[in-house]
Amino acid sequence: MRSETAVGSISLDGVTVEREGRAILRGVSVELTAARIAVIGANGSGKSTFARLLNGLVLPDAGRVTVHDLDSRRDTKALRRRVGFVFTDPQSQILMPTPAEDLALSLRGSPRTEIASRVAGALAEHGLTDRADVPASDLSGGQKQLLALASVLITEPRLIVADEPTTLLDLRNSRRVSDLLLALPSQVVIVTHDLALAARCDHAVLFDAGSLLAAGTPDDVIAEYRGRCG
Ligand SMILES: Nc1ncnc2c1ncn2[C@@H]1O[C@H](COP(=O)(O)OP(=O)(O)OP(=O)(O)O)[C@@H](O)[C@H]1O
Repeated sequence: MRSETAVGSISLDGVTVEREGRAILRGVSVELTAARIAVIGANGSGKSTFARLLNGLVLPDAGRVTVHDLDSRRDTKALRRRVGFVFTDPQSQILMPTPAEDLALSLRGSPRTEIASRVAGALAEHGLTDRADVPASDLSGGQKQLLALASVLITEPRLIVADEPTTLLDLRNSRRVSDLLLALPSQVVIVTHDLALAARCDHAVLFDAGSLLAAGTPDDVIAEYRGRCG
């Protein structure tokens, strides 16, 4: 059973993001207060750009992004600490030679015994115990994705933004990661092409060519998306 989630408000007000002279997100306004939010839409529609706005990795060229009362432009550092971001490409997130060291790095500053027990717990939770001390470069793509996710979850951020967290995973691990994300006590935003995963969220948003096309219950938003895809 899922424990109570401490949700906060995620608000975009007239947000435009431009790259190379064109708007890749255009006038997006939305307020999200659900615990588990799915972000869906076609390739290149702006989902990752939206996700990156939520931790200040991308700043708006116009408009305003406010996450849990933090303004992304004014409070960028605090926002990066508040929001755990899981990248599609796990390689960019693995910083240490082995999984155990990588997880320990996320907890730097904590007492040594606490680090050891939390790292062991995280390795077990993600099925990586027997990979703890192998070179991270020897992990499979899916194992790297699990490690990248574990290294974010271990810090227990209040908001987790996961950009296609199941793309590299087999059926079993995909199910495991989906179950895990949906059961977290943190608020989660999940960018995904997996409509079964989106359907299990509390709320969904649909992007199309840089615009926010729909927001509402996952069933309604998925129906809108399917309708548009013919
Ligand atoms: N730094 C950048 N410079 C130029 N164009 C960019 C940049 N970042 C994103 N884009 C373009 O913006 C559009 C939206 O990209 P984005 O990655 O947000 O889409 P997406 O919906 O996440 O796509 P996918 O499902 O394929 O991952 C794409 O056309 C992409 O090429």
